[in-house]
Amino acid sequence: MPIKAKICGINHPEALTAAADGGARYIGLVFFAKSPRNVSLPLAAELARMVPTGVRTVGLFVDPTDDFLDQALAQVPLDLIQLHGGETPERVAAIRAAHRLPVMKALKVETAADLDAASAYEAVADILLFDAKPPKDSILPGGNGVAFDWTLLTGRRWSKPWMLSGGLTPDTVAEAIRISGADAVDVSSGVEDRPGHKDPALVRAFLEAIRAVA
Ligand SMILES: O=C(O)c1ccccc1N[C@@H]1O[C@H](COP(=O)(O)O)[C@@H](O)[C@H]1O
Repeated sequence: MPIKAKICGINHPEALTAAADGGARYIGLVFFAKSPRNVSLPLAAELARMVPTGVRTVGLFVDPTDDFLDQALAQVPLDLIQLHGGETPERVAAIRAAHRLPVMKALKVETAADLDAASAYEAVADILLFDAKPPKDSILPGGNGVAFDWTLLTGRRWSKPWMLSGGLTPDTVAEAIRISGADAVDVSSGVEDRPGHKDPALVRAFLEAIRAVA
C-alpha cells in the first residue's frame, strides 16, 4: 500500500503545487502565531481553494480557543483538524463534536511511557500523530526538525490510523518508515531551505523517497 504523506506548513502556492503534484495526501496549514509557517486566515483560504480534489487540507492548531476555531473554520475549507498542543482527551472529543470534522491529535514522544500515555487518545481522535518532544528551549511544540527513537514504534499496534513525524527529511524518511512501520508520515522543517519556507525541490525529493519505499 502506498505510504501517505502530509506536507505541513504550506504558505506559498509553489510549495502547494509541488506537494499536490508530487502525490501528497495531505497539506497542512499552520495557525499558530509563533510559528514561522503561520498563515493568516485570508491566505489560508486562498491556498485551501487551490488544493486539488483528492488532497486533504489540514488545519494545525495549538490549544485553540473555540472562537478561533469558529473563525478559522468559517473562512477556510478544512478537511481535518490537527491539534498539536496540550489538548486533553476531553478537549479533543469536544472539538471533534463541535466542528464535525475528523481530528488528528499530536502526541509528543521521547520514551515508551509517552506511547503508553497516548492510548488515552485512541478513543477520541481519528488519527494519532507521533512527533518528537520539543527541545526545552523551543517556543514551538512541533516543527523543530527533531526526531525521536523510531524503534519505540516498532511492532506497536493502535486501534486508530497513525502518522509519524519529527525531523524527517528526504534522506531519512525511508529508514524511519522501515523501522517504525509507519504507513503515513508528516514533514515540515525537513523540506525547507530556510525556516518557514518550503523548497519545492525538497518537497518533491521527500515524496519521491516515499514512493521508493512502497
Ligand atoms: O510546523 C510548525 O511550525 C509547527 C508549529 C507548531 C506545532 C507543530 C508544527 N508542525 C508539526 O510538527 C511536526 C514535526 O515537524 P518537523 O518535520 O520536525 O519540522 C509535524 O507533525 C508538523 O505538522
